[in-house]
Formats: sequence, C-alpha cells, structure tokens
Amino acid sequence: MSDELSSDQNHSAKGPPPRSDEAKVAPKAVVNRLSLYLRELQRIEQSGKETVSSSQLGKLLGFTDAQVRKDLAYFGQFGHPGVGYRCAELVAAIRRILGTDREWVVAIVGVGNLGRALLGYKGFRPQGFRVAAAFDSDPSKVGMSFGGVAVEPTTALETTVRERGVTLGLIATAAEAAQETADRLVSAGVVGILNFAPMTLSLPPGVSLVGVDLATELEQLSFSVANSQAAVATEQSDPGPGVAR
Ligand SMILES: NC(=O)c1ccc[n+]([C@@H]2O[C@H](COP(=O)([O-])OP(=O)(O)OC[C@H]3O[C@@H](n4cnc5c(N)ncnc54)[C@H](O)[C@@H]3O)[C@@H](O)[C@H]2O)c1
Repeated sequence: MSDELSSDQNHSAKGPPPRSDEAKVAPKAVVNRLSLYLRELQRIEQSGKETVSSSQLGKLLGFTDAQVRKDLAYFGQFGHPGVGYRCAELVAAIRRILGTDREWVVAIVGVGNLGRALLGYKGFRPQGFRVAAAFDSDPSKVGMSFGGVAVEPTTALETTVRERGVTLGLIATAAEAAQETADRLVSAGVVGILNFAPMTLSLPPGVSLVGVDLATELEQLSFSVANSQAAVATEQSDPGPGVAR
C-alpha cells in the first residue's frame, strides 16, 4: 500500500473525532500493524480465548513481544500485569484508534473486474464498512446488482452520495477517470478515498487518501524473497567464526 495518507487528519463533521496526539505521530508502519493485531485478536476472541500476552500475539504474526508492546504504547497502556491483554478490551481500543468503532458508508466508483470483486467481498461489513452505492459510466452496467448493491449511473453520484451519507469513496475506474471521480466524490462530501487506479491523485486538505498498488506490494515481496535467499546463501557459504577460508 503506498504511503499517501493525508497529513491533515482534520475530518469533517461526518468523519471521526480527532484522534489523540499519540495516534497522530504513530508511523504508518505501526498503524498497519494495528490492523494485523486487530485481525489476530478477533480470531483469538472467536476461538474462545479471553486474554493474550504480547509474546503470544507477536508469535502469531511473526513479530517480537517488544515490537507488539512498543506499537501499542503509542496509543496508551492496554496490558494488565499477570494477565496480558484482555482481547475484547484491546479489540475495542484498536477499533477506536483506527476509527472503525463506528460504521463508515462507502461508495465504489468503477464496476469492472475489480469493482465487482470489491462489491462481492463480505469482509468489509464486519469491520465497519458498509458499501451503500456503486457507480459506473457504462450504461450497460447500470441497474446490475453485485453483492446486493445496484449500479447507478455516474450522473447520480453527487445526489446519491449526499443522500446516503457516504463518507468514503473507493475508486476502481480507468486511470484517466480517477482524478475527476475523486473531485466529484469530494465535492459531494466524501472525506477519504481509497484509490486503486494507477494515478497519483491531488486532493484538498482535510481529505485522506490511501493508494493501493498490488504491483508495489509484489515488488516488496520480491525484494524480501531475494534478500532472504541472499542471506541464506551467505550463511551457507560462511564457515563460521574462527574457521579459515
Ligand atoms: N491497485 C491495484 O493493485 C490494481 C489492481 C487491479 C486493477 N487496478 C486498477 O483498477 C482500475 C479498475 O481495474 P479493472 O480491472 O476493474 O478495470 P475494468 O476496465 O474492468 O473496469 C473499469 C470500470 O470503470 C468504469 N469507468 C471508466 N470510467 C469511469 C468513470 N468516469 N466513472 C465511473 N466508472 C468509470 C468502466 O466502465 C469499467 O466498468 C484500473 O484503473 C486498474 O488499473 C489496480
């Protein structure tokens, strides 16, 4: 995911309340890990376990216990001596920090291959994201329904966004249409945009932007694989301390 989070987190009346000072200074990598902690804690809760230690949580995700404690310390004190973290309590706290302790109303613009897949994804709702509208400029797609959401013409975008209280927009249009789509969403009241189109968007202050680029993620993966292979090769060729080559 690209690092395009707006530095201005000044959300409008429709958005969440301002986050704590601590949350504002947390690096993006820490915020990314919060989502991972949340997912894992929810799984642990579902398995019937009520508490978890930082080392157990870290182990499940491949992090050290120190990393878990340090990340969470950005936002407050959540552990209990001799108990660890109470899962339900930490889930609630992380949801509050991430702003997903309330429902976000989402619109998807561009109902092609990606837009349809996103509309069909059932994982948004449980995390607090309700997809309430979908738009496409192709008249042949208007009226079709995906994941229970009817596709509307882009001419209805502003009216529908306002009427349904949409606050987040997800752009899955062709790249050329992305900026205009973003401008229209923002003018209709959207305060955050998740952009899948391969296009750098320019947005006014107060509107948050996250770009998703799976090619970048694959580059990160290839970098990681290449480096761990190089590390293994070095280890295998290293005869160890005190051994003359
Ligand atoms: N970020 C990623 O990792 C990633 C992965 C896949 C695709 N993408 C990008 O996501 C976008 C969608 O990909 P796709 O495979 O679904 O493409 P697609 O061609 O199948 O779908 C694009 C849809 O956008 C609609 N559209 C075009 N202009 C529009 C406008 N002005 N308003 C509303 N709708 C409009 C088209 O009618 C079409 O239905 C593309 O920009 C693609 O490059 C990004």
